[in-house]
Amino acid sequence: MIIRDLVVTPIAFSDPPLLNADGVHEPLALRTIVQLVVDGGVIGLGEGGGGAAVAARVEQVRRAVVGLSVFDLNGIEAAVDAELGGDDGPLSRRERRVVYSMLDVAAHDAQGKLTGLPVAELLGGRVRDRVPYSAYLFYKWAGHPRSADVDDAEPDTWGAALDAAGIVDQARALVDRYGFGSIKLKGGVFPPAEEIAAVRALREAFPGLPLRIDPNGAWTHETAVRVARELDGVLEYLEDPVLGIDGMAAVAREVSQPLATNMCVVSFEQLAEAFSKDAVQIVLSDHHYWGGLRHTRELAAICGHWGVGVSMHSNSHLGISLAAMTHVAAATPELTYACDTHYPWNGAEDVVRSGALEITGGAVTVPDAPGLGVVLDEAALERQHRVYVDSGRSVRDDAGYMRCFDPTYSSALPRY
Ligand SMILES: O=C([O-])[C@@H](O)[C@@H](O)[C@H](O)[C@@H](O)C(=O)[O-]
Ligand SMILES: [Mg+2]
Repeated sequence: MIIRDLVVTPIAFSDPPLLNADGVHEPLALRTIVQLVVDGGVIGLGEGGGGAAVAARVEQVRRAVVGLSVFDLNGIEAAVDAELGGDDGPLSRRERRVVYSMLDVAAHDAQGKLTGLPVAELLGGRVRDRVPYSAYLFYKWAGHPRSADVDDAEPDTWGAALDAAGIVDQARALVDRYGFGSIKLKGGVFPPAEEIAAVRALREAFPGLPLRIDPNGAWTHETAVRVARELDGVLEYLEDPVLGIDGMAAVAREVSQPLATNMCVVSFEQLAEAFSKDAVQIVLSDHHYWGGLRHTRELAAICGHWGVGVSMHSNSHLGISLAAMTHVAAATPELTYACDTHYPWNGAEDVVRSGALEITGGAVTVPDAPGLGVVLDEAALERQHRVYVDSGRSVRDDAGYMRCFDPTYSSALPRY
């Protein structure tokens, strides 16, 4: 059970032109895949955020973790933290946790393979066999433009969604294909009246499904309160209508629906302030930056004790992350909302073999195989690594990509 090596592979995969408050998704999303090689040829898999800096940081901790037991999560975390400079070093706690998170997932996968147990059992045991996910809707262009003219695009399989009708069509496609039982709309893109109209159209088209909207802090206080009041009784929760703990607390005092966040509370150090100000009623957990699976469980337990709800945030990701999210959600009693996932947007370019994870009936069945229950497709990993190298890309830049088409574009918030 001793870690003998750590293999870090930056990759890229196709991503449609999804619009958000920052700009628009570039043609390639970036991820980092880690393989923790343990005695006896066991390999634990992890996946996290992409780009050159993240990959270099994970590479940097390789020597510090080789030689440790894969069961010694405290030791691995301390070694990672020390190697990256700790509190006196150049990286924030969150940046250090992002690195540890990938190793935490890989260590859990290896532990499961060594013991013959699924990761959910290592995390305290599953409280559910199927983890529900929500349909994650985005305004989007028809396809990636071939020139500086946004209408000059070869339509992708999803097509455009630029108004309420387009959003309802997109929801219909996602619900028909995956059976989703709740819906989230990424907002902050168009003037709020248009986004309210889209939510109302969704309510009419899908009367029984819980709805959420997330403008990523694009609204002013006044706009947020007005939108919340107009959508009173329509939303399950309102996600990050404004920026900051104080901003969210001020909105929360004036609206009736619960507020959720993956922006103003992103680390343990912020919980006391956020909870004592009653700024958020739901924390969207994310093992990629809360410090892996064990710490996500701890986050959920703290939220539970404070009477704060728990749901799960997502960013562009592939199957190792979906498996990790599914196992930790299965072992988290406090998580009572369908989790977010970008998974349907990633096309067919996964680095794990298909079959282990499918979204059917709006949920993923928790794999029973040891570890995460996914198998690395080495040829696919190599292929997506090539795509990364050939792209010359090293960082996600939604605003910069938007400026290719609108040089005057500003991603400054709040916008509306
Ligand atoms: O992928 C996107 O465009 C999302 O806006 C993502 O970057 C957010 O982190 C996320 O989905 C959210 O819930 O805020
Ligand atoms: Mg969000």
